[in-house]
Amino acid sequence: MPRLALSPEFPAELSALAPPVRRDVVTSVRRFLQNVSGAPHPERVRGARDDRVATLRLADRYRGVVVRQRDVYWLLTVLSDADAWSYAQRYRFGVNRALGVVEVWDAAALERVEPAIRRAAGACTARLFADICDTDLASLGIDHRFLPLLRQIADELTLEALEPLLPPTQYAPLAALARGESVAGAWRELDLCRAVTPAAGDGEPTGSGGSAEPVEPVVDPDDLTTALLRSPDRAVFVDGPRELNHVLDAPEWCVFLHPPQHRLARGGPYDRPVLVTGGAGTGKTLIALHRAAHLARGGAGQVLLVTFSQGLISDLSAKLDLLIEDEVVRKRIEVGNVDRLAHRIVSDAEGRSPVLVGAAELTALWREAESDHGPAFLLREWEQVILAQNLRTLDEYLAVPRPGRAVELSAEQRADVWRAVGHVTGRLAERGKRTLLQLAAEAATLLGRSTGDLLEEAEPGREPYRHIVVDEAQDLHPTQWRLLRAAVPYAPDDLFIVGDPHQRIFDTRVALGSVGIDAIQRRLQVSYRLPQEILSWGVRLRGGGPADGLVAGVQELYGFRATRHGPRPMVRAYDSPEDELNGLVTHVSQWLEDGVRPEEVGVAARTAELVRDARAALRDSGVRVTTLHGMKGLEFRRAAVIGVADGIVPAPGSLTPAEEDPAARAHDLQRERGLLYVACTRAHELLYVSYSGRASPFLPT
Ligand SMILES: Nc1ncnc2c1ncn2[C@@H]1O[C@H](COP(=O)(O)OP(=O)(O)OP(=O)(O)O)[C@@H](O)[C@H]1O
Repeated sequence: MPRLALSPEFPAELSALAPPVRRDVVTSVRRFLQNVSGAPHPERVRGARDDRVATLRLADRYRGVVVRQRDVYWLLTVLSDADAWSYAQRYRFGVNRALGVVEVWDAAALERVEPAIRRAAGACTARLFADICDTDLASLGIDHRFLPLLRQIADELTLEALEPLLPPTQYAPLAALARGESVAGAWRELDLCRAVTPAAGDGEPTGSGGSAEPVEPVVDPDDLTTALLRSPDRAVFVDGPRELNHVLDAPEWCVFLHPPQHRLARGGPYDRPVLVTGGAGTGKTLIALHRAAHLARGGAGQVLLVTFSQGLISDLSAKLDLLIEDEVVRKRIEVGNVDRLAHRIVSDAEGRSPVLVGAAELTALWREAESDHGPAFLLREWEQVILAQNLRTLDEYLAVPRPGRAVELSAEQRADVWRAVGHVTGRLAERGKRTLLQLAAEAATLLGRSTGDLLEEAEPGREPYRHIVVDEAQDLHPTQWRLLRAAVPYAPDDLFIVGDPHQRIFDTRVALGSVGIDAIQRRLQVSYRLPQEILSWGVRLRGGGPADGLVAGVQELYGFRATRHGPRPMVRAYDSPEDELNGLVTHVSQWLEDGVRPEEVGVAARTAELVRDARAALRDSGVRVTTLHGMKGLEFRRAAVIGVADGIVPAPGSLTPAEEDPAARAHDLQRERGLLYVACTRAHELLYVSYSGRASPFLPT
């Protein structure tokens, strides 16, 4: 029986074929896999640069291209006869000597550019890699067949021009050396291309975040099967028709993970909590989903996948349904948010649903307290200082620092605040009402009574969870973190957290260490969603320096990059709000005429009023119109952000007056910037931004 591995291009090319051809191709692949009569035979390709390359006739005038070694077939693509033959002649395939992963070389293109590189080299004496000896290059896995050409490269620009023709495992260490990094630095770059080796088993130390160092693979360059198993971004083995259908039908992200994603999602067990940070579109949510699935497959107990909003709960649940075929495994994962968890714990303990206080009633209570400070100040002080640090007594409150609060408070003033808080919490208790944060604090206290270190039970109950995976972690309040910490026993693989401090849209700046979560940190640098043009523009928009929160200290956006190019964001100025709405309608209608599906379009604005107007203007179009907050965690092919005008973004009502607290105002401004940045980083193809009147001060000039 042949063993079949598929590359990610194969399902992508297949879906572009006409339905009858597609059907024939799938039937042929199924026959091939099962080795039954009518199965296609490998046919050698004249002029192929790699003699292991063959084609399979999969439909009338369509062929698959395979790399064959003994009974293993790596099915790369499906193309019309002529295209398949030229594809088969163009590439050669190898195994990286350092990492043992497969490499695809655009051999024909390299041969074409070689004379030009040699000519350029003849005109100067400089050589980019003159100081690096062959042994060092070999230790970095540089292919010996590439060495003669490599030695001719005179400058960094020439190397950059070669990037599309080289395997990433060759380019990454060379680019690092060219930037002046040491061999060790180049090795670190190369190491990012390493995934977890399935043959090693998930429990084996992999260097992916657990306590152990990477285990150097023993590389046999002639062993294609092991190399394919080590390359989850390039190949997946299918054992039967069911698996074949899953790979062909599921979205690419379900099946093919990039090496850094694979290492994080499948690595471990991690003896400490793991925190993965990364910019917009680096795949954090995908990693969280794959990690939850991996833990559920492990079967140690129930997994809670935490996200932010109700909408994202449905979104992630639907994605898990796509990712996990086995119902038993799927049922081990619950998707929820912290508010829901707190609500359930308190309801279960009290035997009835807790009643929440509304914003207006709460403001009235703060007024009633007759403090020297206004309701907004008191609420922030209560949430960001008192609840955040879990302060129980006035003495504790008098003694603590108040991070993020610039206005100094004297002991008397603190006593006044404490009295006001006492008044409000007392009244709430009388009325049997609570805020969401109070609910979370109570739930944490309730759980704290019943959980300790790892439960020894053979069948752990639903609560506490055995694993908690947290997405959109940047917006959780310390009280909510305490609840999550209390909801999972201290054990390997207890907490796996992903987030982006630059996308924070609420007032929570918490370093995990301060809430008892001593996490191993990993950082993702490559956005797979954004083209470089939207990414660079977004980074300039986000500006304002680094972000704090989640990690100790601050994180820069430095090093955040994209893998592809696309159009620059379109920024349009209009004379009036009416013109702006008309402009929106014109653009969105054009996109739909271009063939973009309505669900692939997202439109956002800062105010509810603008959202209402845009919805009315775009009624019946089927596109999604939401607030900037509502864009969190979503992804569209094309996105429009309207009303990015002075006086709307930042929203004046959401800014603390400078005279009340300048530091709070600075934080508010940064939060508003973050909000716009989130909305402007949702599109993977095209971003349209508009305003009427004066542009928002946040827009890059
Ligand atoms: N392995 C992959 N295969 C296919 N597509 C991928 C892969 N990884 C990332 N992507 C693309 O990048 C997009 C972004 O992934 P994801 O939503 O997980 O990023 P994120 O870091 O959570 O983003 P954000 O923080 O902006 O919400 C995916 O929807 C997908 O289009």
